[in-house]
Amino acid sequence: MSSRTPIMAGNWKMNLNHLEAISHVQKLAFTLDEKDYEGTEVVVLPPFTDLRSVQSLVNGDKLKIGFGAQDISVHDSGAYTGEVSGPMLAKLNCSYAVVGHSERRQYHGEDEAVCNAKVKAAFRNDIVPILCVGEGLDVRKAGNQVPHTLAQVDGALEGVPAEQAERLVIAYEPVWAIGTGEVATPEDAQEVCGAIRGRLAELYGQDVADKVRIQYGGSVKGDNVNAIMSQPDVDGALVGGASLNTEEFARIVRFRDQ
Ligand SMILES: O=C(CO)COP(=O)(O)O
Repeated sequence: MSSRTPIMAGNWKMNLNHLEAISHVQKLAFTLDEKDYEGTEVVVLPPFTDLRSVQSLVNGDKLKIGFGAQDISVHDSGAYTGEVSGPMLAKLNCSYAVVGHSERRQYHGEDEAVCNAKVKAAFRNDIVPILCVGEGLDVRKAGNQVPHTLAQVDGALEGVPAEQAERLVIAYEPVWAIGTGEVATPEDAQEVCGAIRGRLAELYGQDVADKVRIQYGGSVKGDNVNAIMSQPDVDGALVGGASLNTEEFARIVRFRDQ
């Protein structure tokens, strides 16, 4: 039995303005009971423009919902128009920052070097990166999902020391399962999540590998979450579409009851 606390994180992507964000988090807080937070970490990842509102609500009402950003600059300050830095996110009490989401890789050309610099920027500011990795359909069809994903892990973690790496969250998100309704089978998820943990053990030793939480992401819903979470190396879910529906996200948080 693993001692890792499951982490259910809602990546809202580019949805919900700051007023909608307040209403959404309030509704989530009303929907979840005290016991839902026992043994499960609940996190929301709103757009940058919502973070101050979410922070005020969460901190003001002492909600047990964690929050973080969907991206982070590689720089801490300076002439980088449009970027948002780690110190700015840390000042907003962000616990997490997503790094290397496939949509950033695809639409903004983020490569391993950028992901590596963002992982380091997050840790430098005491923010835990949620490092996203995973293969596209062509790689999956060729059967190369494991080496492809492990190369992404290697690249993003280059030069990251063990004492930081043990706090990491890694999200295995096969690109072909994102927003498509086509969820990976529990065995597909376990194959790659297990391989990621194996690589972490090679890089940092088994103790560190056993502490890192590895999420699955890609069309997670209330109906499929339990089977995926039953896999030994899956420690949570990174949820897109279903996190915009409070009832559905609450079902995912209550994965043990589904
Ligand atoms: O990309 C995802 C989360 O980061 C997954 O999105 P969906 O849950 O909408 O497939």
